[in-house]
Amino acid sequence: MRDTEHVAEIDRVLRGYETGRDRTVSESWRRCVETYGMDPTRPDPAFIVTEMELREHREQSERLIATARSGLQALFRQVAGQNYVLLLADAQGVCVDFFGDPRFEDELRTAGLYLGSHWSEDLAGTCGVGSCIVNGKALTIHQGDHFGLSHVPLSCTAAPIHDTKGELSAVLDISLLRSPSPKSSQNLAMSLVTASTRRVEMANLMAMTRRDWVLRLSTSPEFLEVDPEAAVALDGSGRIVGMTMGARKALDPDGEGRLIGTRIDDWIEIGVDDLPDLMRGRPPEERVLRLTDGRGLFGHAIAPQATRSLAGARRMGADLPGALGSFAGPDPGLARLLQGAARVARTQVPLLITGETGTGKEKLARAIHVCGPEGRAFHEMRCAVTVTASQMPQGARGTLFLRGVEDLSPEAQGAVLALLDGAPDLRVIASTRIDPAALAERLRADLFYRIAGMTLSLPPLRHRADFDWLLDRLLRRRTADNTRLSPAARIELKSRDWRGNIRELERVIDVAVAMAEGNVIDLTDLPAATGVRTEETGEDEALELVLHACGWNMSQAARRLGVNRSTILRRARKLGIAPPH
Ligand SMILES: Nc1ncnc2c1ncn2[C@@H]1O[C@H](COP(=O)(O)OP(=O)(O)OP(=O)(O)O)[C@@H](O)[C@H]1O
Repeated sequence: MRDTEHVAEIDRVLRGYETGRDRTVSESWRRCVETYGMDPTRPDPAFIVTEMELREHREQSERLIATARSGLQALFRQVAGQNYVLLLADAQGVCVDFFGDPRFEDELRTAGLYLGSHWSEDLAGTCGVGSCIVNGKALTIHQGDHFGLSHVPLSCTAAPIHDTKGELSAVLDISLLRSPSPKSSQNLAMSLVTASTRRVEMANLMAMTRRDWVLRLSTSPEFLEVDPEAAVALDGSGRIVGMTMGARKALDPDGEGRLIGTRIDDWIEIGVDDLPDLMRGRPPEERVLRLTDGRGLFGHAIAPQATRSLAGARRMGADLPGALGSFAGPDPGLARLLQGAARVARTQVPLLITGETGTGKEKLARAIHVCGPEGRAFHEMRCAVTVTASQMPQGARGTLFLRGVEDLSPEAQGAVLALLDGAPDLRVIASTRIDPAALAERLRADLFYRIAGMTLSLPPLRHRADFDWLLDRLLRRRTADNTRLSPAARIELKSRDWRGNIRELERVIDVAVAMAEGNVIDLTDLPAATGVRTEETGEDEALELVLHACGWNMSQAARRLGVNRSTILRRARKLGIAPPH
C-alpha cells in the first residue's frame, strides 16, 4: 500500500465511509486524530523512555516479568525461526521485556521493537499493544491497520495479561517485520499469543495464592491437569479471592459482573468441603462440576501450600547447634546431613567431606569444629602434591583439616599417616572433590581407612532446595541496606548451572551488588553466565568482572572480594589482567 492511499483511507474513514477496515481499527484511527491530535501525513518518531524510566517500569512489573519469562522463552523458541519478535509491555504500553533475533537488531530498532519503546495508542497511534490496552482484548493490527506510516509494514498480534484480581497488568505482543498480505495469516499467531497469556495468568495465580485453595477448570478431562482453561483461588470460606480471565468466560460467559468477592457456590454447586474430592488421585473424568446455570465443567483442586512448607522450613535446623544450624536453609537432604554431623561433632570420629569445588566443604569442617569440644585449635593443611612433612603441624591437638586430600603424593600420604599415628588427640576432617570410591583408589588403603570414618556428601548448588535462602544470606552479608533481587534476576540465577557452586555464586553477587544502581538488583546487573568452567578460569573471570564493575579501583575491588588490596594486585598481575586502554 502506498503512503498516499493509506492517508486517503484514514480520511475516508473519518468522514464516515465504510472501507472494509475492522471496526476496532477505524475507531482507533478516529481516536488518533480526534482525541490524540495525530496527523497521518506526519510520521511520528518512535517514543523511547529513558534508562531510568525503563528501570522504574521494569521494577513495577518485575513479578509479572519473572513469571512470564519462562513461558515467553518457550513461546519464542516456537516462533523464532519464523522471524517473529515477542514483546512484553506493561499496562502503560512500555516494552519491559523483549525476545528478538539479534541478527535483525537494526531493523527491529528502526521499527521501534525493543526494550523501552512506548506503544501506548496516544503516542504510537493504532498498534497491537496500544489498541489491545484500549480495547482490553486480544487483537491483530495488521500492516495498513496501523495509523502511523512507519508502522505499516508490521503485523502485530497482542493479548492482555491480567492480574489475579482481573485488572490489566501487561500485554504480550508477537510481531512480524514482514508478513503475507491477508490478515488471516496471523490466526496462528493469535492462538499462540492467547494460549501463552492464559498460561502466564495461570502461573501468576499459582504463585500469588499459595495460601489459598485453587480450583482449575476445563471443558475437557484430557486437558484438566496439563493445560486447564481457567482457575479461581478460594479462601477458607469459599470466597473467590483470585482468578484468571478464563474464569469469567467459564463461569459467567454472558455477564459483565466481577467474580472477585463472590462465593464459589454462586457459580458452581460445590462447597469448600468438597474440594478435597477434586484433588489429583481421582480420574479427571469423574471430577465433574455442575454449574448453577446447568452447564458442566471438569475441576481440579489444589490445596493451600505455603503454610505446610513454611512450617517445614521453620522446623529445619531448629534443633542443630549454632554454626551447624545456620549452615543451610530448608533443604531436607542437607538437614539430615547436618543432624548426622551434629551427632559426631563432639567425638573423635574421622570425617570425610565430599563435594564439588566451592560447595562449602571447608565451611562445614569449621562448623563441625566449632560445635566440638571448646578451646581446641583448627589446623588447616592444603594437600598439594608438593607438601612435605616439615609443613605439617607436628604434635598438634584439636582438629586437622586436610583440604583436597586426593592431591597428596605417595610420600606425603606416608608423612600424614605418621603424623596422625603420633597425635592421638588430633581429630581429622578431610575434604575431597572426588567421590569416596575414586579416593579409595588414589590413597593408600591404611590412610584411606584412617580418615574415612563417616562420609558427609555436600550437594552441588544446582541441587540445593534452599537456593533462595542461601542467595538472601549471601546478599545480606554484602549489603548494609535492604538490597534485594528482582524476581526476574532471582529466576535467572536459579536457572544457572553453577559449576563453581557457592564460590561462583558469591562472585556473581559481588558483581551484581557493584553494578546495581538502586537497592534492587535486576537482570541487567547480573554478569553473563559463563557456562562450564574450571575453578581456575572461574576465579580469573570473576576477578576481572569485579575489577571491571569497580572501574578498576583496586581498593574497592578488594573490599568487595573481602581480601587485601595487595592480594588483588598480585592476582591480577599473575593472571595478566589489566585495565582496558
Ligand atoms: N553454607 C554456606 N553459607 C554461606 N557461605 C558458604 C556456605 N558454604 C560455603 N560458603 C562460601 O562458599 C565459598 C566456598 O566454600 P568452601 O571453601 O568451604 O568450599 P569447598 O567446597 O571447601 O571448596 P574447594 O572445593 O575449593 O575445597 C566460601 O567463600 C564460603 O564462605
